[in-house]
Amino acid sequence: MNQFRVLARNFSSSSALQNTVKNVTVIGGGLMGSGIAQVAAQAGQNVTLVDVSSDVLVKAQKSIGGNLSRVAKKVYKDKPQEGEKFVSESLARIKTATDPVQAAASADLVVEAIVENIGVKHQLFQKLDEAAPAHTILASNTSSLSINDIASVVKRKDKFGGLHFFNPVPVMRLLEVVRGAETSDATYKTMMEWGKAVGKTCITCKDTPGFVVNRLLVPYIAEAVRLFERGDASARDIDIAMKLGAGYPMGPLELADYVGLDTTKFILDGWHKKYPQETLFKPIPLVDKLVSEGKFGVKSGEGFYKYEKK
Ligand SMILES: CCCCCCCCCCCCCC(=O)CC(=O)SCCNC(=O)CCNC(=O)[C@H](O)C(C)(C)COP(=O)(O)OP(=O)(O)OC[C@H]1O[C@@H](n2cnc3c(N)ncnc32)[C@H](O)[C@@H]1OP(=O)(O)O
Ligand SMILES: NC(=O)C1=CN([C@@H]2O[C@H](COP(=O)(O)OP(=O)(O)OC[C@H]3O[C@@H](n4cnc5c(N)ncnc54)[C@H](O)[C@@H]3O)[C@@H](O)[C@H]2O)C=CC1
Repeated sequence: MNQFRVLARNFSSSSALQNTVKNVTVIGGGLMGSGIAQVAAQAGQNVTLVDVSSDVLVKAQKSIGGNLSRVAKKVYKDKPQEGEKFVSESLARIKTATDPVQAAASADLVVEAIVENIGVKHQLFQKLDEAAPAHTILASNTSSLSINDIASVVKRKDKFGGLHFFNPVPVMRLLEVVRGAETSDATYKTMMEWGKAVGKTCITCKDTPGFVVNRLLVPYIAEAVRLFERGDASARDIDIAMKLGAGYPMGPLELADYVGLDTTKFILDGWHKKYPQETLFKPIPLVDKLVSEGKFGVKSGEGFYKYEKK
């Protein structure tokens, strides 16, 4: 299916959304933020991508350019000139910045995709709440933190919610839209419409740990790592087993490397702190060791497996 033409049509035909969300600021230019910026720009929106590191922003622009070209090759395979136009116009819609306060001042929607740490997210949202216009919706792409906990530091709790994307964002079709206790009906409706406009199938979940996907995925990956740690099977055999025996596109250890072991450790540690009696969330010494050695998975060149550095 020509997914990206469908995206453009969705956006232009949703006049209600066009009135509310034209300018999107994405904070965090790593794995997720770069993907979120890409899908918003593909859908015709003006995007400002923010990161504390200008090196990360340079890398993000490069990776977005490469991923847009992959899309163009498929969608415009018989029309290379249209493909080039699609890539250059989408890229031109993405500005980059290092100051979140300035970037929030012109945003209709801010999507936060920075490190999975409640203290760091609180610091950021406090600033954003002060800097953004009154109508701006603030949203977090958190994997595992509570939307109500994150929203506790902002005044506009009615205009706060969860927009949880999946990695790789341009390919994975799901968006979990999460309402906090005080998210208004209007904010929820705009988040659902925006998700659809950027080409995602939206599902709704209450503000419960891990929402739907990660409540199921985290115990699965954690158990796979424990299986490997006990020496019950090799990493390769565990991954082959789940691909060929359960039909998953990636095995659990490959997926942990793909998500990032630093992020998976943040998730597990956060849940262990919150639910200390839950054995499923107990720390995994092997993961702690890999992370302490800077082995974060694909992004650092080594995790459970070794990768060529990009
Ligand atoms: C370790 C400690 C344990 C503690 C427990 C904690 C565990 C925590 C786990 C949860 C973490 C939280 C993460 C989260 O919040 C939610 C998630 O995102 S979970 C991850 C969800 N994602 C997946 O499950 C991915 C599964 N994998 C796949 O679907 C495929 O393998 C993948 C699409 C990634 C790659 O496919 P593959 O066939 O192997 O490779 P190709 O390179 O051929 O790509 C296929 C196809 O897709 C296109 N493509 C790939 N990437 C991009 C991109 N970035 N942009 C655009 N297009 C892309 C590519 O061009 C191919 O297209 P074709 O048309 O087929 O040519
Ligand atoms: N990795 C994954 O598969 C998924 C991650 N998530 C969530 O998305 C968020 C981001 O995860 P990733 O993109 O994987 O992380 P990442 O580590 O790839 O990127 C995070 C980026 O945020 C930047 N950053 C940190 N503090 C900042 C600040 N105060 N202001 C601006 N930029 C800042 C960092 O420089 C880094 O580039 C996390 O909350 C994570 O739980 C959600 C779905 C999937």
